[in-house]
Amino acid sequence: MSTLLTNVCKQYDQGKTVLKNVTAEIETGEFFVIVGPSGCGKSTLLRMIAGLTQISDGEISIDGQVVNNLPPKDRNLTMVFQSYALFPFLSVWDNVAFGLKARKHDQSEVEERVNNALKMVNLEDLKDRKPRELSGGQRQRVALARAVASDAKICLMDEPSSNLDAQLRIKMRQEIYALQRKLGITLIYVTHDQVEAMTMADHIMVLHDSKVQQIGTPAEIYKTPANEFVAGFFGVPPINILYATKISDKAIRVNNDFQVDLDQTVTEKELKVGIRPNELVVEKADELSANATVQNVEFLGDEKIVYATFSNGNEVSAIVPSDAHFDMFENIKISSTNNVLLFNQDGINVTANREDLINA
Ligand SMILES: Nc1ncnc2c1ncn2[C@@H]1O[C@H](COP(=O)(O)OP(=O)(O)OP(=O)(O)O)[C@@H](O)[C@H]1O
Repeated sequence: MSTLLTNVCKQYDQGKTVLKNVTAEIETGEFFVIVGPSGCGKSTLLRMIAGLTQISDGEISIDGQVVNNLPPKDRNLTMVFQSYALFPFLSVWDNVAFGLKARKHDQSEVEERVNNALKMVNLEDLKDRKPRELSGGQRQRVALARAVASDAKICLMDEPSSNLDAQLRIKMRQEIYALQRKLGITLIYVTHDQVEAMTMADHIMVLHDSKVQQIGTPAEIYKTPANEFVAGFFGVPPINILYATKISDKAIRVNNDFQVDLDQTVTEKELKVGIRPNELVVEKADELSANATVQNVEFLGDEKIVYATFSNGNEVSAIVPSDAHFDMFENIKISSTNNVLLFNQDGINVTANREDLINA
């Protein structure tokens, strides 16, 4: 039993294709995150699952039933939007009860469910307030309580923490995660924030360019990204992408500069190499041996980020220990470990499959 998307497509009236052949299986009870840059179609996909937006082609089925033509109320799901969509003139309690009353549950059941839901999100004390008397985080929790009270098996959330400040976002994230685990519901969660995706998901769908780029666990997505886009989307600072040429079966020259000996055979003559900032090796160097110059250094506490420019102008960022000292405009020598990702000219990951990496 699961939610199945099969070749789901969306074109809006103007003919622009927003989503092309989206296929995925969302397992019952999992935390499934849809992530991608602004405008890639995340909300559209969520709204199509909800039944609020018509799909142009393909099939959506929930627990074995094709729901393409079912109205939202018959899909047994609930939705939490960016804007929370609370009724301003109703109290917290009535906001949570609204959907249940509309569905004609009897009074004692409504009371029990609403009280339980408010307890679960710690809002019992504020049940008589109006939404305007609540903070953003509290409003968010009302929306959550509504989802909890509805008893739907699938909950859809569209950037639910986007209006909150950084600290509250982290707290909210933890609460949503804990609730999802406690209730055992299927949660389909849209965000543009890669950290949110990485920290909460059982599986992540990465959308870009109207297409699914990859679906996988956070570890799979990070360690074995399908292509250059996915590699670049996850990780702060982002992965460095540099050009490389093959110099022997198992060695490449990166940026026409330093050599990396690989533990796999390379077939492409020309390729791109992805090097995470923590895999770059930065050393002090004199003018002769230097291949790069420091542009900036950021202190992060336990480590530093060195932003540098190679002699040919290409920029990279490297993570170094916080006790390593580098000055602006200092000459340095940059090389890398052999834990790199290889991409062909089209940006497709051609690194040998490293299953061992995923669970490391
Ligand atoms: N009702 C509509 N009519 C026409 N085009 C639309 C409509 N809704 C969305 N779009 C377009 O579809 C594309 C995807 O929009 P969507 O809101 O799904 O993206 P998103 O990934 O959720 O973006 P964001 O992260 O900025 O919220 C955008 O180019 C948007 O302009």
